[in-house]
Parts: sequence; C-alpha cells; structure tokens
Amino acid sequence: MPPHTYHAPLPIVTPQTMGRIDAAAIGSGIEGYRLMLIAGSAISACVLEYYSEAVGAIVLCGPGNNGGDGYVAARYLAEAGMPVLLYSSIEPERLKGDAGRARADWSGPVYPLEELDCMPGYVVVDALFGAGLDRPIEGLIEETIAAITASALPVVAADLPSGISGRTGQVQGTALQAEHTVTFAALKPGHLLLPGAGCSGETHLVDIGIPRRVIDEHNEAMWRNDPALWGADLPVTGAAGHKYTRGHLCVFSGSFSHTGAARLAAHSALRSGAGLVTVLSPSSAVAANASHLTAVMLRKVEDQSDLDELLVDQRLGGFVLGPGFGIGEKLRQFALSIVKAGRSCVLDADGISAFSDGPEMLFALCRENPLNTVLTPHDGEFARLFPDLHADAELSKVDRARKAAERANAVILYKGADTVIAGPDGRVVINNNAPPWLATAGSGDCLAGIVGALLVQQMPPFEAAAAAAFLHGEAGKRAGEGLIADDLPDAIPPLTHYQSDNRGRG
Ligand SMILES: NC(=O)C1=CN([C@@H]2O[C@H](COP(=O)(O)OP(=O)(O)OC[C@H]3O[C@@H](n4cnc5c(N)ncnc54)[C@H](OP(=O)(O)O)[C@@H]3O)[C@@H](O)[C@H]2O)[C@@H](O)CC1
Ligand SMILES: Nc1ncnc2c1ncn2[C@@H]1O[C@H](COP(=O)(O)OP(=O)(O)O)[C@@H](O)[C@H]1O
Ligand SMILES: [K+]
Repeated sequence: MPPHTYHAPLPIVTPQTMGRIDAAAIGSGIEGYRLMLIAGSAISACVLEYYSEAVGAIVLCGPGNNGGDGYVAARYLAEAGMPVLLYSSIEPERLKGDAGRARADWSGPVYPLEELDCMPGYVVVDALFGAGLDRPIEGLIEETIAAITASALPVVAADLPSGISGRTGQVQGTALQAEHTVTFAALKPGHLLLPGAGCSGETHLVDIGIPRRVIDEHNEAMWRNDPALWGADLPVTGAAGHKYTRGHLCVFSGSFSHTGAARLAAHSALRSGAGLVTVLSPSSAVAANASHLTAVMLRKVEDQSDLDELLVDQRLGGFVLGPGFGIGEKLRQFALSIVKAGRSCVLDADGISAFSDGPEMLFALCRENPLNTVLTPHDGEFARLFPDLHADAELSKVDRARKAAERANAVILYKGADTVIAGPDGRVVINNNAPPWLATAGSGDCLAGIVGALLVQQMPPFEAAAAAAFLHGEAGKRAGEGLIADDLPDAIPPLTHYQSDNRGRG
C-alpha cells in the first residue's frame, strides 16, 4: 500500500469528527478536491496491488463524496490500463462539489446501478457510502449489495464498507463484505468494532495530506491499542531490584472443584513480571492447589478475618477476585474490603456478576479510592452490571465502555474479539491484535492475571489494562491456533519488547 501512513498510536475518530477534521483542513487552505484525488489514488493503488490479475474493475458510486472517491479511483484504474465499468446510484449530474468535479473528470461511461452485472473475474470498488451513511440501506442499493454478496466478487471499500456505521460498527440495513478497506486520515470505530471490523477485511489507513496536527486537535481520546500508548509506563526491572520491588499479587481460588481459573491467572501474573504471586485458597481447595503449584505460593483464606489479617501486610499490592470464586456475599465483602483498603483490585467473572443486584456500594468505594479497580467483563457480564447501557441500541461498544467506566469510577476492560478499554477520565482504546483462537475457556482468567501483575508493578490502571489486552493478544498469536488456556501464560512476551519513551502519549 502507499507509503503515506501515520505513526502510532493511531487515533480513532467518529465520522462526525472526521467531517470537522476535513473542514478544518480545507479551511486552512488545503484544497478539498486534492484530498479526494489522493484518496481515490490510494483506492486504485490498493486494487492494482492486490488484484492485478482481475479482468477489470466494477466501480460503484454513491450520491456523496464517497462516490467522488469512486470516480477518481475509476479514472486512475483506467489510466493504469484496467478495464473499468462504473455504475452510479443517482443521475451523475446530481453530484455536487468535489464529487461533481470528480465525475466531470471521468471521461468514461456511467451506467445506472440497475444495469449492474456481476461478471466473474472482476474486482468491485465500493464507493457507495462512507462517513455520510445515516440510515438503513434499502431498495435498489440493498438489492445491489445482495447481488455482489451472492457473486462472491472481491470488494475493495472506499473509507468504510457500505452499510457499516463508522460510529458504531453496526450494520445499517445491510452491508458489503470487503477484502480491503482503504480509509483516510484516521481510523473510525467502525473499522475496529464488530461486525464492522469483520466486514472491513484488511484496513489500510492512508495519509491524504491532512496534517497530523489537525487530527490531534480534534482527538476524541480514542486510539487503537498500541505499545506507543503505554510502553513508557511498563515496569522496568532495575539491576538493584528484588522480588518485593516487582510487586506481590494475590489471586483468590474457588472451592475444591473450581481451582483452575485462579492458577491460570496466577501463572500468567508471574510470567507478566509480578515478583511474587500467592493463591488464596479456601481450606477445601488447599490440597488441590498445593498439588499443582510450584513458583506460585499458597495461603489459606477461608473468611473475612483471614483476609483482614492479610490486608495488614502492605506489600500485598493487588488482588484478582472472581475467576471460579462463586457468586455470593463472601465475594462482595472481600471485594469491598480490598477496594476500601486502597489495594489494586481486578474484578473478573463472578467478581462482576456478584454485583448484579446492587453495584452502587462498589462504585462508591471506587470513587473514594480512585485508580485502584479494573473490571474485566465479557458481554454477558457487562449486561448484568450495566443492563441499561447494554440495552441502549444507540450506543456503540465504545460509548458503553466509556459510560460504564465513568459510572463505576473504575477502568472497564470490555472483552470480546473487539475488546474496548475505557478509563473513568474518558480515554478509550480498542484492541485489535487478538486472534480468534483466544476464545477458549480460561483465556479470560489469564488476562485477569496479566492485569493484576501490571497493577502491582505500579502501572497506572488504564495503561495496565490496555497493555494486558495487548500482551494477551500477542500471547495468543505466539501460542498459535489450537491453543488452550494452559499454553497462554508461557507465551506472554517479555515486557521489555514493548518498553518505550514517552513519545506517543496523548
Ligand atoms: N473533502 C472531504 O470531505 C473528503 C471526503 N472523502 C470521502 O467523502 C466521504 C464522505 O462524504 P459524504 O459526507 O458526502 O458522505 P457519503 O458517505 O458519500 O454519503 C452521503 C450521501 O449518502 C446519502 N445517504 C446516506 N445514507 C443513505 C442511505 N441509507 N440510503 C441512501 N442514501 C443515503 C446522503 O443523502 P441524503 O441524506 O442527503 O439524502 C448523502 O447524499 C468519506 O467517506 C470519504 O470517502 C474523501 O474524498 C477525502 C476528502
Ligand atoms: N473471537 C475472538 N477473537 C479474539 N479474542 C477473543 C475472541 N473471543 C473472545 N476473545 C478473548 O478471549 C478472552 C475470553 O475471556 P472470557 O470470555 O472471560 O472467557 P473465560 O471466562 O473462559 O476465560 C477475552 O480476553 C476475550 O477478549
Ligand atoms: K464505501
């Protein structure tokens, strides 16, 4: 793809903000049509790079500037010698502004969309809708998308696959499935959130001449997860360090038949640099845990008085509570006393579900002890803790995570193939390095352990959660397809791979 790309961390902006960025760039003297020419040339470059053997290109142009990109791409493809068939969803004379100019510069025929023939061997350029899609697709365009989908012709999308909301990643009526999406100036949430991420195929971000300064001025405190965001906050093990300077994490085990989750988290925490990790086990499970643990330590914690005794030791910097623990009053009391004691706390799995019927006390304690707590819900757990946010169809996953973090006064690591991490201060990252085979039992327990390990090593919680999601994804890639959760801890890459200076932080 073209050499014009931005350095990490990559900002993500909603289409609405992208419109403001376009306007600001144009207002500062950059010609709008010039931006469109570069956008169209990047689309044609993508087609030529990946589909040089295609019989020709079918270019579908819509009613706005996305259609304008299509006309420009069509012209460059034709100039490169590729046969082009261009179809328009409106009478071409109705195109205005830059799109009208792009149409005027296209000297080939324009066919009405009704005449589309999905001939084998062609590649489709989708320039129907981009940032301006604002309602469900229906009628002729819906039929067109169905015909292209049925034909299985490869699709290169301009900016966004038509039908995908750039703001939410949701399908508006129907959507095209692209193999490549060429987008401009900044990623949109729809490229990274499901199902948009899946429909986008491989996304190429192209610098069309809008200065990074202009993009940064409009930043929405949202980035694609990248070490440039948190590499400078990773713990550094100095030569004079010892195990206590690397932090001591405690992981609560469940009862006799629910002990594996805690051990996965504990093992992952050690591999993520925690100096010491102790599994806290009820008496019924001490023997089961003892028979499986070596480097990880073990201590009996049966009831609140055992925990209170433990909390006196200030070196125990953080706790992972929830995996395999069981839902009930005991969990709630444990969680509240840890947060109250000002210790770092990762609440995962049952640690989240246990508060379904009344999270207010937890949230209030988190407000009193800010920057201590990370909640790691998957979608079902999120729905239990934040049912109103989950049910609000207007909200994107980013909006939901952001509102939840603000309400809970805690960092929310909202898991899934499109994991979103949000801080109570409004910062958001979307993680996109996780391979699909991470969806395996126990994988989330490992993630909770990584978060806990980074917290006890004094990493700020938003950065710790973002780094943990990234390390978890990398571990999944290193372990490879077919992994089981037992493989993950040993596949966690060394933190030093990602350490950096403060260059990219927003
Ligand atoms: N200089 C720049 O700004 C640059 C912009 N660039 C490009 O511009 C794109 C944004 O352009 P855009 O704002 O014109 O929006 P776009 O996606 O073409 O669609 C808007 C049209 O669609 C219509 N419409 C909406 N939903 C509909 C539906 N369901 N069914 C039917 N119609 C529907 C809506 O109609 P209306 O609501 O007015 O009836 C309107 O006419 C951006 O994605 C990028 O590709 C690049 O060239 C770089 C420089
Ligand atoms: N399709 C997917 N692609 C990539 N990662 C995924 C996918 N589905 C789930 N994950 C990740 O796998 C982990 C599963 O965690 P979780 O749902 O808590 O499972 P468990 O409780 O069995 O450990 C999460 O980190 C989640 O983000
Ligand atoms: K498009």
